[in-house]
Amino acid sequence: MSLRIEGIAKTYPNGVRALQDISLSIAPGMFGLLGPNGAGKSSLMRTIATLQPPDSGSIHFRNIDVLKEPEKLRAQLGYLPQEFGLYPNMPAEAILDHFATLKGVVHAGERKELVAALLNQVNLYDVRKKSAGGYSGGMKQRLGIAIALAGSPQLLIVDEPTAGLDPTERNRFLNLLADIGEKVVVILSTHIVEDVRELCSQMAIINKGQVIVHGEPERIIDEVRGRIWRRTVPRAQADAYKARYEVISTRMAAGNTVLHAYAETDPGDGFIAIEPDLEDVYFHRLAAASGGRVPVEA
Ligand SMILES: Nc1ncnc2c1ncn2[C@@H]1O[C@H](COP(=O)(O)OP(=O)(O)OP(=O)(O)O)[C@@H](O)[C@H]1O
Repeated sequence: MSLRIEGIAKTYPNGVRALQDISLSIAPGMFGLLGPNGAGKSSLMRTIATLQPPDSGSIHFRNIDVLKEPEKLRAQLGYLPQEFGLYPNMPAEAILDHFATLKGVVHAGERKELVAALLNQVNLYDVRKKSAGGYSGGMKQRLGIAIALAGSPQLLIVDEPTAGLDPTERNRFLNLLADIGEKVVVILSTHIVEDVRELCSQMAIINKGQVIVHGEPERIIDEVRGRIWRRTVPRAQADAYKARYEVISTRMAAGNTVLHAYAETDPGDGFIAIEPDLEDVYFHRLAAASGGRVPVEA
């Protein structure tokens, strides 16, 4: 395993237990970290990125003891936080040149080549002379990735990168990550289930600071195959169904409510068996972790 996280716990000074005994093994490739708002994803990402110490536990990346040798990890790390500032009046080319210098690429010719390669990789070469302040959300995220890649990291952490991107930009960004994920360990934190299904070979779901699912998306979906049922009902009847069945998610469709329910055997009553997707697992496991039903308007 490339990254081993063992027994990580963190309680903030205000008493919030953001991480409770988190253990994960992460192999090379794309790893998706899913969880609802406030689950602890960013706290875990910041801890791995050596930006905040945990109260207990250990983290190893290859042969680096991350908590004891943070500077060694930082030399191999690219980190795209959930929110980051760019110099709005500087063109992308100059920003990248600046970060490449900070990463120790001191030779001007070498730096020029690196900056051009990064701009091409994230598809910003044609707009390299334009100020970053005028970029769209997707362009800014791609510039953020280029900055994170400037030091040729072996571990890339991206925290909710697709939030707020339109579908085209989201796709473009995910394809870029998939390319990067062929060479380095990429941890993608998100609450968008499809991002993980489409991209990641390994994943975990965390909830209230705990890992509730860990494994390969396909294997995880296998666990609920044959147990997810769908029924479309008039909106007014939805609550009655929620009371009677283990409804894991609800969605509006043309004025009706489409219910997805979990049941070991055919519940009858007009429900039909459906091929489960990762979202079904996600809602089912979150509901189970909360000790009951969580009827979600998806
Ligand atoms: N610096 C902090 N001080 C105090 N509490 C914090 C701090 N950072 C996060 N928290 C709390 O810790 C919990 C986990 O937050 P975190 O940001 O790690 O979750 P998340 O899964 O990334 O959520 P989101 O998807 O909303 O970004 C939340 O209850 C949050 O309010």
